[in-house]
Amino acid sequence: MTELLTLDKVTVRFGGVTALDAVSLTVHEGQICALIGPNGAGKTTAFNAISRLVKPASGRITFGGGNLLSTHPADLAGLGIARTFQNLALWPGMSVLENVMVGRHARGRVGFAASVLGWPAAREDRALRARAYAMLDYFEITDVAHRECTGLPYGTLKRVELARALISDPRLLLLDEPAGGLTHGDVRELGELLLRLREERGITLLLVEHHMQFVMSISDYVFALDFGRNLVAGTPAELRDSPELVEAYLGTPV
Ligand SMILES: Nc1ncnc2c1ncn2[C@@H]1O[C@H](COP(=O)(O)OP(=O)(O)OP(=O)(O)O)[C@@H](O)[C@H]1O
Repeated sequence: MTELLTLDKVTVRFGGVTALDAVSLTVHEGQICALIGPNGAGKTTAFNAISRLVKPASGRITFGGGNLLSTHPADLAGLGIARTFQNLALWPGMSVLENVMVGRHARGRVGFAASVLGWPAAREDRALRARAYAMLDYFEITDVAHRECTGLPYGTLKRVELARALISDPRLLLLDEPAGGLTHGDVRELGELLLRLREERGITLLLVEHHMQFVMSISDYVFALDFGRNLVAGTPAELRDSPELVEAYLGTPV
């Protein structure tokens, strides 16, 4: 298996707080991996370091063999990394279609404003719209293409966010708590959707998630953090009875 993303002894500090303390992990191409751990374990900080939103004090992050830490955050989409956020980061006043089109903007040449306002109907703009519609179709949300995001059901908004992340054709998709706030049925559908994405599009997924049943049902490999450090790592089967994990979650069965 080819290594796609590697964190090698990554340390991130916020003033006196060491949010990540020499954390290492490797995600291979085509895998679905999860980052788990109790609140404050450092999961989001790890995501933010990979997304270049926070700067590690030390350590290396490589993606596809290249040094990710020398990449500008704005160039991540071009490199093949997309992410979703813990709290949906959609533009409430814009339509679903426009929100999805934003995701491709980083890779296109036509200005986004020109594009959504329908200025010179460049070929690229038409292609972008067609692509956005295709993403909506994939996620079965074409019926709300022209609705504003405000007021749409949470499960639908999560799909919009996924469509927006995927329109840039990423090799790696980072999902921050994709199952958070979803109903039981929505979580099951999301699991099927992510497995299908990997199967049909060969996308590698790394997710931060608290929903243990969900994590264990879709992940190939799981990394657990605690207090900013690597705690345990393994397949769901290997971790199911991990005493370290049970203890980290204060006795909550996983
Ligand atoms: N911007 C920041 N400034 C100061 N401290 C921060 C900042 N971001 C995170 N921290 C601290 O770093 C540690 C790790 O936080 P992080 O949000 O990465 O954990 P997490 O595992 O994602 O938690 P949760 O599951 O609650 O989202 C915590 O102690 C947190 O308070």
